[in-house]
Formats: sequence, C-alpha cells, structure tokens
Amino acid sequence: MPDLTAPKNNPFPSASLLGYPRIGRRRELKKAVEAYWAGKIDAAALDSAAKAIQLASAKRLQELGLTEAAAVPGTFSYYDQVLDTTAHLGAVPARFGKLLNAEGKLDIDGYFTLARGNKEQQPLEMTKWFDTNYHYLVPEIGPETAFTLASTAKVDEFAFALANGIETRPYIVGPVTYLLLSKASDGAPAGFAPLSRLEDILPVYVELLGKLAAAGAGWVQLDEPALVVDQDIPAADVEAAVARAYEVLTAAADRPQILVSTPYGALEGQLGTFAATNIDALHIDVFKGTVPSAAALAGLGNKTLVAGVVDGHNIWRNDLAASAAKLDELKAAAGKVAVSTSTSTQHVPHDVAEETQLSEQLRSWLAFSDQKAVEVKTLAAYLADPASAKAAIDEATAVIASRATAEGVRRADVRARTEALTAADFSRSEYAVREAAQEEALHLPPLPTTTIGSFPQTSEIRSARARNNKGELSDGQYEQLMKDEIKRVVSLQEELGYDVLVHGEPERNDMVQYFAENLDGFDVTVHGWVQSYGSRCTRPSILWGDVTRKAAITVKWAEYAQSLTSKPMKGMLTGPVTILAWSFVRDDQPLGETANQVGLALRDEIADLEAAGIKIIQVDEPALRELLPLRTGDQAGYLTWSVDSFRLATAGAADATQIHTHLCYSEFGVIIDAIDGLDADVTSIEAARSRMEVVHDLESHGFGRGVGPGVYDIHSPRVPGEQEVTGLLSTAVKHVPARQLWVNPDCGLKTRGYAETEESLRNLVRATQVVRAGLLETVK
Ligand SMILES: CN1c2c(nc(N)[nH]c2=O)NC[C@@H]1CNc1ccc(C(=O)N[C@@H](CCC(=O)N[C@@H](CCC(=O)N[C@@H](CCC(=O)O)C(=O)O)C(=O)O)C(=O)O)cc1
Ligand SMILES: N[C@@H](CCS)C(=O)O
Ligand SMILES: [Zn+2]
Repeated sequence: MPDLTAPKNNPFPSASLLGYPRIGRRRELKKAVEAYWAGKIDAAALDSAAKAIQLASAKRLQELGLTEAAAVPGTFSYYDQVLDTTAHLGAVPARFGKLLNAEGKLDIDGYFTLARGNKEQQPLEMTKWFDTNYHYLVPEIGPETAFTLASTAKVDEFAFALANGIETRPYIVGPVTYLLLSKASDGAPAGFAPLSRLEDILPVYVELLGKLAAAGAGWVQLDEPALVVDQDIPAADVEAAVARAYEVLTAAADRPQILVSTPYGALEGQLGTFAATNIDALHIDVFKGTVPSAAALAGLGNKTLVAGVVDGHNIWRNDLAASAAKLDELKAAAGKVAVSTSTSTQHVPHDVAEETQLSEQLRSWLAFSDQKAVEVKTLAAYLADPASAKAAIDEATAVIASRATAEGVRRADVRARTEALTAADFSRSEYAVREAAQEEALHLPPLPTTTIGSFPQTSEIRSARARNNKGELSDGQYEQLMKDEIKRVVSLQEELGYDVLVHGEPERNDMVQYFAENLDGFDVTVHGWVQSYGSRCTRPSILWGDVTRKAAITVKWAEYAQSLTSKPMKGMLTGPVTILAWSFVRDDQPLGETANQVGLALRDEIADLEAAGIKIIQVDEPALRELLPLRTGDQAGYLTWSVDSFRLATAGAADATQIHTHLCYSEFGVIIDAIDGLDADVTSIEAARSRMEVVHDLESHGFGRGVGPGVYDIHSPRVPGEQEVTGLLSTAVKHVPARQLWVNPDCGLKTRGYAETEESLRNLVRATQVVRAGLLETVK
C-alpha cells in the first residue's frame, strides 16, 4: 500500500502515457452504458462495470512497466472528458432546469441527460476534439452560469485505484482550455466570451485539487490543448488567462503537484507563459511539434519537462532512434526530462497482439496503446542509461527500414498514374454548362428533397453481418437480406414522397472501413475499436501501402436500388479526405500523395456508377474541416491538397452527372472557400443544430451552386415538428436563392430508430410542400 503520509513531492514518473483508452478492450463500457440506457442494468451494475475497466487498465499498464507513482493516467470517462469537467464544475446550462440533486451533485442520470438530452431539451452540442475523430460535448457558459463542485468522480476514481494499490494521476481539462472550448449560453449578451468567467471557475478547481490531495494524489494532470491552437482572440489575452489561472491553482493551500499537458501540436510562444508559472511539470508534444529552442527550455527551470515523443494519435511503431535524438536535445537544455506520448492514446486501440489476422510483417510496423507504453518505458530507460536501450532502438530502426521496401508499399502502376496527372484531371466544365445538362437529365422540382445516405442500421442488419463474418450466414443469404432492406428503404422513401432517393447503406459496417475493405493498400482490424463519441466507436483501418481499387465496390448495390424506382438514386461514396482522416494513415509520404491515390480509385468507381446508369453521385467529405491544421500558417497547404483530391475523384464525371457532397460534425464558416472549391453541384451541410447559422456564411460568400442546409438534427431521437422545419426552410430561403436550395437532414440516419426517422422524414416533406407553395405565391 502506498504511504499516504509521505510528502507529496515525488518526481514526475520517468515514463507515462498522457491518457489511455477507456472503452475497454472488448468495448465493455459501451455495452454497459448502452445496457444502462436501455434499463437492462442498474446504476450499481454500471458502476461495477466501470470499476472493472479502470482496474484492468491500470493493472495492464503496470504489467507493461508503468509502475512508478502517478504513471497510470486517470483518464476514465463514462462519456467524455469535457463533459466530466462540466460535471465537476457544476456548469449545467439553465435550460436543463434543476439537474443537480438535493446534495448539489450531478448524478449519473443528470450526467447522461446533458449528453443525450431529454424530451424538452437538446443535448449539449457535440463537436470535433482538435484534429481528431473524437467528439466532445460543448459546454454552454453564460454570465448566469453558477459554478460549484458538483461531482467528485475524479476523487472517487483515484481513491478506488489507490485502494487497489495503484496511485494514478487524475486528469481534468484545464480551466483555460475548458472556457476556450465553451460556447456562450443561449441568451448571453452579444459578444459574451466564456473566458470572462475564469475567476469564477478557479475556486472550484482549487476545491477539487484540495480533495484530490486529501485523497492522496501526488500528481494531477490539467489538460490545456487549446494552447496549441491559434485562437481568434489576441495571444496576449490567452497568455494573461494562463498566467492568472495557474497563479491561483498553484497557490492552493493543499494540492497535488500539477502537470499541464499540451497535446496535438507545438506550444510555440505559450511555452514561455507556462515557464513563468509555478506548475511542477509541463508536457509538450514533440512528435507533431518541434523541439523548442534551448533558451525556451532553459526557462522551465526546475519544472519537469514531459516530452511527448511517442505519437498518441497514430499507430506506427516509434522511430526510437529519432526519439532518442530528440530526448538528447531536450535533456541538454532542460533540467528534468520525463518521457510520454504526444497525446492521450484514447485515439488508438489497445493492443496489436489482438490482431492475429494481420500479417506478422504488418504487425511488426505497428504500436497500439500497449505497445506505446513499452516504447515510452524504453525511451525512459534510454534517458537513464543509453546503452540499456540499444537493442530495442536497433530493432525499431530495422523494422522501420523494412517498411520502405516491403511489397505493396510503393507500386509502380499506382505511382505512374499519379505522376501523369495534369491540371485538366482536376476540373469539370463550367457550372452553368453542367447545371443545364443536369436539369435536362433530372427534371427535379424546386427545393428537391433527399436524405444523406444511411437509414437506421438495425440490430437485424448488424447481426446478419456478424453472422456472415462468422460463416453462419452464406454470402448469398447475407446479400439477399441486404437487398430486402434496400427494397424496404426505397419503398419507404417513395411512400414519403422524396425526390432523390438513397439505398440506405445497410451493407456498410462503417462509411470508411467498408471502402478500406475493398481497396488494396489497406488492412482492417477485428478488435481495434476507438471511441468516436459517447458509446459510439469505430475501427479505423490501416492505410499502409499504395492504394488501388480491386474491383467495383458500390455499383451492384446502387444498380439494384435504381432498378426499384424511376426516381433518381444517389450513388454513395466516401471522399478521399474522409477516408484518410478516419483511417490510420501511412506516415512515410505527404498526405496529399496518398489522397490522390484514393481519389483515383474513387474516380474509377464514379465512372462505373455512371456506366450503370446512376445520374447523381454523392461523395461525402464530413472530415474536411477535421484535418484542418490547428495553426493558421499550415492551413493553406492542407486546403490545396484536400480540395484537389476531391476534385480529382469527381472531375471525370460527365456534365449531366450531378455530383453531391456532404459535410457535418463541425463549424464550416472558416473553410467556406474550400467547400466552394470542391466544385460539387450540390453540397449538403449540417445546420439544424446551429439553427441555420451556416446560411449566413453561404450568403456572404455568394455560394452559387446547389446547397442543402440540414433541417433535421439527427443526433438525438427528437422529432422535428413540421412547423419547426418550415421555420428553418423559411430562414434558408431568405439567405440562399430558392433555386439553389435542397431539403435534407443534417447527416445520415444510421444511429436513429425507424419510428422517429419516419415521422421526421414525413415532416420534412410536409414542410417542403408548405414552403414550395409559398414560393409559388411569391412568383404569382
Ligand atoms: C459519421 N461519423 C463517423 C465517423 N468516423 C467513422 N469512421 N465513421 C462514421 O460514420 N466520425 C464522425 C461520425 C461519428 N459518428 C459515428 C456514428 C455512429 C457510429 C457507430 O454507430 N458505431 C458503431 C459501430 C459501427 C460498426 O463498425 N459496425 C459494425 C460492427 C457492429 C458490431 O458491433 N457488431 C457486434 C455484433 C453485433 C450483433 O451480433 O448483433 C460485434 O462485433 O460485437 C457492423 O455494422 O458490422 C458502434 O456500435 O459504436 C460511430 C461513429
Ligand atoms: N452517407 C453517410 C454520411 C455520414 S457523414 C451517411 O448517410 O451516414
Ligand atoms: Zn454526416
């Protein structure tokens, strides 16, 4: 048992992870949380499932060598780390009414209400966490928000691990990042900035630090990733906020030692701001970021520099020799150096060893969370005694070298095709020419109605796929079940009166993995689940080699669906940027090169869809915003290659073929030029959750082609009423010329149930009829 009376001035652990997956090696948390939501287990059973995961993870990390006090990160969460911070601060938006219980605490049901909403209230908005495919719940802060320590979950988790003999390092989002990620609550005065409430949240942090110290915590981790992003407020204001926040927190009478972590990129000038505070350790990302100057590092004085040299965001085996060289530089300039990951490893799966279906060669190139723990430990050993790590470093060097020449990594046929590309391959005819050709081919009514692609992925569909994978259902039987589903979805859309139909995507396990399974250059995992949001997970595919299409991928399904209706059926593809963003992408060449290879494979697929009689083809790019570099100086280069790869995919289409694209899960104002640059004939874009904010951007930009701002928020079971949709459409027609406007939901319907889907889709059509009639009146 650790000695609780020992002085809390332990050194920072020489090797640690910044965070660890919390969903469980077999998605135990997902299963428990969903069972709790469905009323199948009670709160006590959920609590014991959560504890079992916490303990198993902590023990596993100890087995892997992270045995020092505070080396195991306390990053468990039932749903989201930002929501956890909201809970600890008691920052419940007033619109939820009284959610705290009689003791002033937010219990588990209140916590899930913020995440999932209730009959009256939409949940907190969900948006992308930095440049990852993880989504957090956006806090709503106003001048009225009351802050109080409404949860002690972090203290309880710490005490539980300690009682089991493991001193963890509790994690919480730091005050500056928390407020910078917040949005102003409804009703806050114009121009209100959540950061203006800094003084008011600090006492709650101080109280929490006191409770953690009392429970025996030696170290706490305050995560400040917002500091690696160029904010749209002056840098001096951010600096002042950091200085003030950490002046108050470090002055707390009783507190653990404080590590501030700054993952996802280079801290740049803000390193000096932290150097001037009294925090005890500062983590910097030296994987994506660069090694700071010796002078900047010297400014850290007695603080421990926690070097994030092992990539927490991708799955390639660490180049230990390169990391060792960085550590040498850091050690020469900074006093105390410890080793860690660049980010939490919540973005990568648990263990490569689970993926026995992958070739040994591919597995040797990879490092998931558990392998990263070992890498961190090896590098810490290197710092203490370089000779002790020599064998491991040499092995990593040899394995990485073997990748460069392995079969499939560089293919002459693929390279010849990308090298032969010319400007003409990236452009279609003028829009006016295409518009006329499409008008003639499609004869669509004003305000055409459509959906984004997926229909509910029922448990029957998923279980059929699982049985097919296990060999319990033949390919023929599986295909027939998918066709039956497509038929149902097509007749439902006809009955509801939609103008442009979709086949519903039942045959896809995921909109990226499905394509990866059908392209050379990729491999997929069996257990490689990564949390996307709440209980939802994805299995990012591994893009390790040159990409080509083995055979047509979607054509047979699109052709079948089109054979069932005289209405146009949309072909449905995932775009190159999104395929890259939601996979683990090779790190041995520029992303733009890889994106063009994927773009060419999609271009071939579009040609085959056209040949099969498909007149409208949607190429989804929901991740276009996600990959936007966090530093403004890096953004233009990204936008060039990303937009180009989409154009390469789509520019082979005939004038009469209508190309759609779809974007969601982000705010798009900042990349509106790039969206326009995609040159899609129609763009559907998430808008319902933000009450059509995007139409202002479209209007001021003078967006000239078809556009469908979403009018149905598909993220919750709530059904939008006909009047609500009419209202949203009426707003849209004020800002976007009616002849350009389409009517559609915010995103696909795969996470929804049929009951609410049917009712909502019916309301969309009814509202469209009302607005169309109004347009006719105006014309008269
Ligand atoms: C649009 N979004 C996506 C993102 N990233 C992606 N890669 N894909 C996306 O669609 N990022 C942004 C958003 C995030 N949103 C979501 C939305 C929904 C999910 C989701 O529903 N995930 C599912 C898993 C999906 C999947 O891979 N399904 C497979 C396997 C299903 C499964 O679990 N099978 C069981 C057996 C089932 C049975 O027997 O009945 C098993 O294997 O144990 C499939 O359909 O075949 C989730 O469950 O979390 C994610 C992100
Ligand atoms: N076509 C996809 C897009 C999701 S972003 C779907 O409808 O699910
Ligand atoms: Zn979407």
